[in-house]
Amino acid sequence: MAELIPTLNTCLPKMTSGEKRFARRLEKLLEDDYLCWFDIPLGGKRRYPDFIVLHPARGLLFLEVKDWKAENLKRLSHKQVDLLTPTGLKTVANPIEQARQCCYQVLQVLGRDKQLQQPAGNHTGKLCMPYGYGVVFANINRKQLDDAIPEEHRSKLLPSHLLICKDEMIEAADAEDFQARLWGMFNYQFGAKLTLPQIDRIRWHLFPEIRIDAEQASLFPSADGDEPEGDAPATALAEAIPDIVKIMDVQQEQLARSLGDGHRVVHGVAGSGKTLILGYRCLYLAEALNKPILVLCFNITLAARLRSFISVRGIGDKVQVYHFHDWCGEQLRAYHVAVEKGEAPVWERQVTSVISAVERGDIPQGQYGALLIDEGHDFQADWLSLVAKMVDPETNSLLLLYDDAQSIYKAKSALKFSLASVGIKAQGRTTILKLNYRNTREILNFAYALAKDYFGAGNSSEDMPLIAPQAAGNSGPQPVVKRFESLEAEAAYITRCLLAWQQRGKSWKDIAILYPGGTAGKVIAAHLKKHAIPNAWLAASQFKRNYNPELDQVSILPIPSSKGLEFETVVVLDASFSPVEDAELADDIRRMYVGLTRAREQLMVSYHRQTPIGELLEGLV
Ligand SMILES: Nc1ncnc2c1ncn2[C@@H]1O[C@H](COP(=O)(O)OP(=O)(O)OP(=O)(O)O)[C@@H](O)[C@H]1O
Repeated sequence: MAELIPTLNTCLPKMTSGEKRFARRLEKLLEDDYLCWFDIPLGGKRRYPDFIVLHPARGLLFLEVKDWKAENLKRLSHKQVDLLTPTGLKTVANPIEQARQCCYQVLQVLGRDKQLQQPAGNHTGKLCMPYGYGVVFANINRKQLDDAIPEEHRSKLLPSHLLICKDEMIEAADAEDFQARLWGMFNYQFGAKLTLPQIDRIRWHLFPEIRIDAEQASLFPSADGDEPEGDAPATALAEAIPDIVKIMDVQQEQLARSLGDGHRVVHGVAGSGKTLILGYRCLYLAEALNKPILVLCFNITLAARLRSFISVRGIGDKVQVYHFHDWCGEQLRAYHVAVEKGEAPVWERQVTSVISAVERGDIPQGQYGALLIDEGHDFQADWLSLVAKMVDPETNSLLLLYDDAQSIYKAKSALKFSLASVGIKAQGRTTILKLNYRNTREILNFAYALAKDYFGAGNSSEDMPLIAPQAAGNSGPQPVVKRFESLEAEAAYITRCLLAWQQRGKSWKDIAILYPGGTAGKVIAAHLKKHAIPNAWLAASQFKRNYNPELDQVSILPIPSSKGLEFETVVVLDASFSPVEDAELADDIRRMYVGLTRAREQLMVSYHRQTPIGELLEGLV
């Protein structure tokens, strides 16, 4: 079964009946290795081919689908068709010409990419894969078409090999015949099978909005409308082409494009692109909704990182990003509600005050067009119940992202309740992402080897089985574990390493020093200061709030504050320390897993205390 992006269910509401039928045939009559896209603007331009079909061996095909009736076709030219519609006679583009223009526009772009050119032979430098275009007449049988248009016109204006007619796409159509029709639309067949990196490159060129790292192009075309035929390609497509491209994988793309309205839950392992999908979704929603969009997470530093992501993309006026407790404070301020008195810490009382104020109607429900929750695993049941009420029932757009393996605050949360009990409809709406892209294989294997036996420790719930991550990243150096006599000795060694790494060209901002808790942050900050190494010690809330990943300084963070962040190099200091008295080993391990999985390429762990977690770390190298 071919993969249709977005999913058929997402597309159905905006499809014509002919498009629906054709989409079902594509899904059913093509094999798993076909990718089909429906109605996606190409390269940020307002050119929507109805369908694009890509097959590694067959190539790339652009299709227009028309629900026209034979008797309504009145006059035909190369460029135009006069069509009788319920509102009178209309002149529209000849669909063959529409599909052809789409196809050639894309070919211009793909053809400039050296890695998509033929490396040798008579056609060196030409595009390495076949391509074609055609039209689907979902309501006209072949004979009706033949009868309606004289042969001499048809062969020039609607060549029969470029068409699929109603009777050739019936439910009982034979897969081989159907495919033969599709591939009959190609003028040539040549070239070797496309490799996976080549397929990624094709997607990278076609859909700039799902690129990673490089400036993601807007999800939407400019307001200027179509560019005339033959114009230079959109800027997004004309830029320099990198040797290695990074793009969402097909599952991520499918998910991002299919989120639609209603509640959705994404259960993804560490580094599987949850935050990436959240970012894509924000861009989409900012364009589609008038009401404000709320992004919530638990961690103050992650909120700062997300805020910087949102503001760089120019959607800060539509998307509000808060960590949960900050948002509660804002609500109380905005609606002039006093914090309840009591013994509990103020941040807890702020939460209960908001809950009561919403119940009383002093703070309105349904304030936001959409709600996106990152780090859902750290939210308690009553927090989720509260924020779920904040979504406008008309859009009902709620996205919850979580990874139970990273639940550090297990005692209170770890989603041990069912999502239904807090008003989140997860059943049949949950997607699981298993591939970890962030860490090298070595780092992921190291972190997983430490944590795998402890993940399950009483921590999964009915909605959320724990998931083993699969490595999708590159290979890199083995993590290093070092034991020292004291915290001072650890800090002195790490400082020497930092200076040496910087000498070799590493930027300060690529490095983070993480620690489980206690005094390690203070000690290392003093060492860095002594050696004039720029750093930001992000332990206190006011510093976390202002965290700016772009500043060239080493980040020093307690592990819990590093959730959701990532760095090229991570050093975990005082790793065998357990900050919570009488903590279960599973809790320490889970915290350590979060810290280790923040490292993209290089990981060093240092410790001096003889504790169970120290022994486990020692045993890993
Ligand atoms: N398909 C992909 N190809 C290459 N890199 C990817 C892909 N998907 C995600 N990444 C990269 O992997 C890293 C992790 O992504 P992200 O921060 O979105 O993951 P996450 O699921 O939110 O992680 P965590 O829960 O651990 O914070 C980022 O650097 C992101 O750019």
